[in-house]
Amino acid sequence: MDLEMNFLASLCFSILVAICLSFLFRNCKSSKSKNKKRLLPPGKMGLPWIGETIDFYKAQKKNRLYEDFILARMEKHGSTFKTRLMGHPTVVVSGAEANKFFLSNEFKLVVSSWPSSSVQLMGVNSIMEKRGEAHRCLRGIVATSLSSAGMETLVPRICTTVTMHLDKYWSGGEKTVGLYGLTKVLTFTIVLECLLGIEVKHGMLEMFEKVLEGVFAAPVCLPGSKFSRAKKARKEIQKMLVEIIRQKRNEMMEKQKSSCDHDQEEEAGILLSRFVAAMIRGEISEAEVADNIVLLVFAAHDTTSFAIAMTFRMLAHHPNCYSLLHKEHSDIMKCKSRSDEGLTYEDTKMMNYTWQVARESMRIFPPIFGSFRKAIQDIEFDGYTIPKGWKVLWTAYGTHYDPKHFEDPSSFNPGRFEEPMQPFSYVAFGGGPRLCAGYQLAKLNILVFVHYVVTKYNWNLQNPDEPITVDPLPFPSQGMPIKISAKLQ
Ligand code: HEM
Repeated sequence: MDLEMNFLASLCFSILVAICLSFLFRNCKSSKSKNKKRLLPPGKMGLPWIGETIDFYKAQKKNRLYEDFILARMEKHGSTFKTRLMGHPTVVVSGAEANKFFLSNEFKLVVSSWPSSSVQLMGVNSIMEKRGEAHRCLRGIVATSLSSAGMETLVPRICTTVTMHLDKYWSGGEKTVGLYGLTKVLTFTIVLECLLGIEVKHGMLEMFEKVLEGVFAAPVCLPGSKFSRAKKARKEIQKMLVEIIRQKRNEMMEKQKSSCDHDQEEEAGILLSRFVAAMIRGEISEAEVADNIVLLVFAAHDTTSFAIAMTFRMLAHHPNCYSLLHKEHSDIMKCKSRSDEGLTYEDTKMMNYTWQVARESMRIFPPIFGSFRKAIQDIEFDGYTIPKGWKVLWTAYGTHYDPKHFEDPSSFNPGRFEEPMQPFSYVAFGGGPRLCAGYQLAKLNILVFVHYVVTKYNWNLQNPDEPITVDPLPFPSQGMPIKISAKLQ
């Protein structure tokens, strides 16, 4: 009996101890996980509201944002650190894993986050503000115009635009022109006329440029401010675009009525027709068409022009690469029966080395530094918590200058693109659901322009080491003067 009692007592005691231990263990685990959950990335938040914004802008102005702001903090805190920029708590992340995590989790964990001035000027209906189904629908329309079938029809149009541009601005014996400014004129014409099918009229570029100047300005509408000038120009553009869109809709409806085939196909590659066709079908609104035309001009303008300028800068610095690139274009010309015969889509596929040169130039000088996302829920990353509502800044430099991904990263080596590279290490065009929708057009624009310049002109950059200014997109500070003279054919 005593034995039985002792046994029962020790059983009860063991159960009690087990319950207490498991309770303690659970509590300890949950408080540990609570602590773990609350572990914010290291870094300084700086002054109230301003945070470290002044240091950020100072470094950006000197085109040393990566070296002076990001790298300096990465050395202290590691590749994930917190700061406060323009009033927002922000986590800066670097590396291919970070790019992959944040870019491919768009809509699930983060959403792209643009400054209020950009949203107001591009319009709330632009693709950059869209999520889910609305985003997929707009991307689908843009992507069809930039599909292989669209490309086949785009190449001859781009060739005609480039040759007309060169005849207009580059002819007339030996002279010096501003390469960067002229490529902006060209890119604008290619987007409006070749991609969208809208004729460029006098004063249009200036109107669009006024808007673009305000995209990153402080959103204050004081008279004479960059932002108020941009808003005024945006209103004029809106009026002009609405007229163009309605005229296109009327034309298409007329055609539809007179045609037995009610499913008339839009002209291949002409994006305006595709936008308007989707509008007629009730899939998108007039406001969406107008906002996305403005967005496409913005997305293409400074980026493509800067990429072209940096390609020429690198070619000027590396004569051996220039010889290889020149041979690629001479070989294409040798297969033509006439010297003025245009390029085909197939020809552009032969420009592998040229595209390597352009990509390597964009690796060293990314036209887009990186961009902001906003956490739509608490995010666990790299052992830290990024609270819901915080911003995340991913950067192209974080991998483009990392020897882990690009051996001897400061050297110019286009041949490195022959080897496959780790996904999300080369991110000049971003990645994930918001990967650049104009990648193919930018590529064609660059290849065709380089082709005509190197086959038709002798050229010399006047200052191959011209400083790059950033405001907030990078550009050559003197507009890249280039001395040109037509080659004897
Ligand atoms: C060298 C030239 C270009 C570069 C380096 C470039 C780079 C980029 C990058 C990095 C993004 C992603 C931004 C983010 O994730 O926040 C992007 C998005 C985008 N780009 Fe480009 N871009 C170029 C040219 C163009 C052109 C020519 C067009 C069209 C005419 C275009 C249209 C777009 C659009 C519509 C998006 C937004 C996509 C979306 O939100 O789904 N881009 N671009």
